[in-house]
Amino acid sequence: MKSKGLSYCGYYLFTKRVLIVLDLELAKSILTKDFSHFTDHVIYCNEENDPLTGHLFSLKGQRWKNLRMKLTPSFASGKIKMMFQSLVDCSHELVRYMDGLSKSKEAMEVKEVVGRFTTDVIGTCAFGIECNSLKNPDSEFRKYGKKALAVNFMLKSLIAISVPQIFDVLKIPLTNPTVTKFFMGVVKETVEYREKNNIIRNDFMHSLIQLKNNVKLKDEESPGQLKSEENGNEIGNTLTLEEITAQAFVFFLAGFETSATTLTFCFYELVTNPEIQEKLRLEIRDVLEKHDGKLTLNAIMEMTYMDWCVNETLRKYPPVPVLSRNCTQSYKIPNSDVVIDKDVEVFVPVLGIQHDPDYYPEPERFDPERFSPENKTKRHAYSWLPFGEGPRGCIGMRFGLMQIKVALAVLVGNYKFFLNSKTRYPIVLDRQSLILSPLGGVWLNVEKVSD
Ligand code: HEM
Repeated sequence: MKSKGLSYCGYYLFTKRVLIVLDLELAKSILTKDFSHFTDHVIYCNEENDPLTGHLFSLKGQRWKNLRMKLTPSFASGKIKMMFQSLVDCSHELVRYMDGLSKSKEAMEVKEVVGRFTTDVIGTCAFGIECNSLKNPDSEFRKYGKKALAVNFMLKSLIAISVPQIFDVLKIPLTNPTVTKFFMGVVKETVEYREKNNIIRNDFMHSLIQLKNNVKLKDEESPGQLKSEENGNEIGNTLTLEEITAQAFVFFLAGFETSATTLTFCFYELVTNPEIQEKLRLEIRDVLEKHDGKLTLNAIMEMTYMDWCVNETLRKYPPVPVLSRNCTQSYKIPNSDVVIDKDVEVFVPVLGIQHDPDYYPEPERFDPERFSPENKTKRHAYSWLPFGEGPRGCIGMRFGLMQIKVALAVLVGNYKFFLNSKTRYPIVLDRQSLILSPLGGVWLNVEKVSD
């Protein structure tokens, strides 16, 4: 459609009208400039039937605005810095696990392994709980995390978006009730334990407990910060136990799977482009040497080639391939007579944009240099949207990038990775997965790098 010179096109999804945005300036208007017309995600939310759906990703209108304002300071750079050590602690277990594999010469499915690492990281930071899923692959968190994202949840979500009345009238919860029970129980126990023993930790759970107790979190510049005119009128009521469970739940789901898939695709590209893997390893080792071998946040920030590799992975394989917005106030498309009516669903096709040869020549080629400062400035800023954009963009971007980079630093810095024949080559995407995922996983062999 874009090659025909169109800026947008539309179709019917059953009875719903959907507009697909093809032009990047229009995407910018919808996501950022004229955000007040498109404030909601297209996703099911009914807190009465299913308390875990009352989270930041799915809340709408003023309730979302109030909550986003309250949660934004928890994701500011200062707060994320304080969680860095927890990530490094989880990475020690990853190294121990990898040492075992390199000795036994067994192949590993990389998403399973890095998924256990990201589960441990988010479990610690969002719930304050050591999940130990690297040591124990059948840990409760891993079990319920997988259950929460199982295929029937994906199918139910699609039906709930298309015909929410079925779920509302029949009072069908979207979340598996055993998952709800598990997460409710964990948060209740953690909150009670921390409050009784006066425990303060630098993690998301602590921020959530402060919000439950009506402590306003200190402001700091953060991703997707709402501008004053977009702010809710007031900070609003305190959060209930159910509301904080829903937030911890979405941090967990949004945090472990997206970061694990990004790492998986990154490893796939590194093993199929060994020269890029070697260049990245040299950078990691060089920077760490300058930092006395210590993995610090500053050291990670100095790894620019790593940043380009991660950006290029997110370009080729955005975990969330389409951004959605519901038109909440009718909107006239600039320089046209077309009006987008209220309740029309608007989709921004991130995967399509990021594979458009007009922005990325030879889009199937993995080329981290596309993200060098010179090359980046040549492109429209909205040609790279893996974290979305505007006030509704990903609140966890800094945290997600940090855990991806810590894993890359400890793994690529210390081990060499090779493609195992069990991996489908070229990669095939799993059609049953809501987020972009490789069918059959990515299998690798590991060898320790000698010092
Ligand atoms: C590679 C890692 C990640 C990717 C690619 C990613 C991607 C996204 C995308 C595309 C959106 C929708 C943005 C939009 O509609 O404009 C989003 C929203 C969100 N993400 Fe992430 N995310 C990642 C990591 C995380 C992490 C680590 C957390 C939490 C700890 C998180 C929490 C959220 C939340 C709560 C929202 C909803 C924001 C709102 O509606 O106000 N994400 N993410």
